Amino acid sequence: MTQRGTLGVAVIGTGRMGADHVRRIDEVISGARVAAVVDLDAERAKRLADGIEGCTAYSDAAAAMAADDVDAVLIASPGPAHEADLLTAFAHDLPVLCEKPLTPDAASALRVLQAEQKLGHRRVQVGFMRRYDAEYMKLKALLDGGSLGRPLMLHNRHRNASSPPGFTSANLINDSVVHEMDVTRWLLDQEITAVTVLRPRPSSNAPEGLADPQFVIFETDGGALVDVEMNVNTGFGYQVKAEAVCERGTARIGEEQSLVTETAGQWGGTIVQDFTERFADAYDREVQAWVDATRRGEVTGPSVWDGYAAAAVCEAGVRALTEGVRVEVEMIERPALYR
Ligand SMILES: NC(=O)C1=CN([C@@H]2O[C@H](COP(=O)(O)OP(=O)(O)OC[C@H]3O[C@@H](n4cnc5c(N)ncnc54)[C@H](O)[C@@H]3O)[C@@H](O)[C@H]2O)C=CC1
Ligand SMILES: O=C1[C@@H](O)[C@H](O)[C@@H](O)[C@H](O)[C@H]1O
Repeated sequence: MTQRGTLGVAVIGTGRMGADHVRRIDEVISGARVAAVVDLDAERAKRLADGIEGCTAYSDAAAAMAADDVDAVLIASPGPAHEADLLTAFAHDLPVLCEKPLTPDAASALRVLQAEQKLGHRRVQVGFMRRYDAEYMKLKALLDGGSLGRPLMLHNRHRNASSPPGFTSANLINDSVVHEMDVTRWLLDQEITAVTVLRPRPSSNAPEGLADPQFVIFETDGGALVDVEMNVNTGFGYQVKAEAVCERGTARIGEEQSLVTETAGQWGGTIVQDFTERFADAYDREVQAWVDATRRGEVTGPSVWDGYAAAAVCEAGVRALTEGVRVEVEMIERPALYR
């Protein structure tokens, strides 16, 4: 670590999320600085690095991870590139914050899990940022406190204003519902055992051929039922809502009633347009928690096990979507490192 214990971070992938994390580390987070930025698009990396003192631009992640001033890595490249970068980070024994998904499929996630086990200690926090969102944290504390009794059902609504170019029907599961897979496992402290995906008629807002929306159902090993309305072309904005139905009551988050105006014979509020706005505080808290834990020599938050479990549920989800049947999740036993 350099500059009196300041963590030198290499940010790999400087697209939408990576550039936002670079800004966050540079301007918001304490105890860390952006030592390197990496992008296959060398011009893009250079433009970002030029605006930050002491930051070097790379187009090769391995070269950045070998640099003396790099103490930790934030991976924000597309999912298929994560495995190679995680394995290189392990070779240098560097702490990692890896954006979701850990990797795009269960087999590659398992390889990462096995490599971390070989290392003998946890090195990775996975970027499931909802665990750092103030509302989700309150819901988790309430459920853990037990005052509502055992959770029986969890209803989720996950809506995006529009889907990015090239977004596929499987991406609704892998890219979007993956967050509900993680919050379900985390909130209920249960594993997801089976997935069913039902499809209403496609929205006319959606690009031709995209199965959007989807209605996804999880069964859990604790006997809970969970549903997710996944809807990525609402046209009107971004919404993430959840309602836990428990034996002695219910709890809801994502109601967006922080500011309600009444004027000219109408009342109402505004709807945010995307995740960078809705989860801005959660991303800040997530990255700060990673920096703080890393500086203490600890690894906290969603683990490689959580990334692997989500990948296994995604795989079942994509099969359930394409084959139109209920699919059981196949997972290995949880290794001792993650208990
Ligand atoms: N936690 C969250 O809410 C969100 C997480 N994500 C995740 O963040 C990651 C990045 O997503 P976006 O920023 O939306 O993608 P993006 O497409 O905007 O940016 C990706 C960047 O990575 C670069 N890149 C591609 N392959 C690379 C490689 N091998 N090495 C270095 N750079 C490489 C590209 O040139 C591009 O600049 C993904 O894993 C995605 O799932 C994305 C959106 C929200
Ligand atoms: O991770 C994310 C995106 O990749 C995904 O496409 C969105 O649906 C999610 O809400 C966002 O958090």
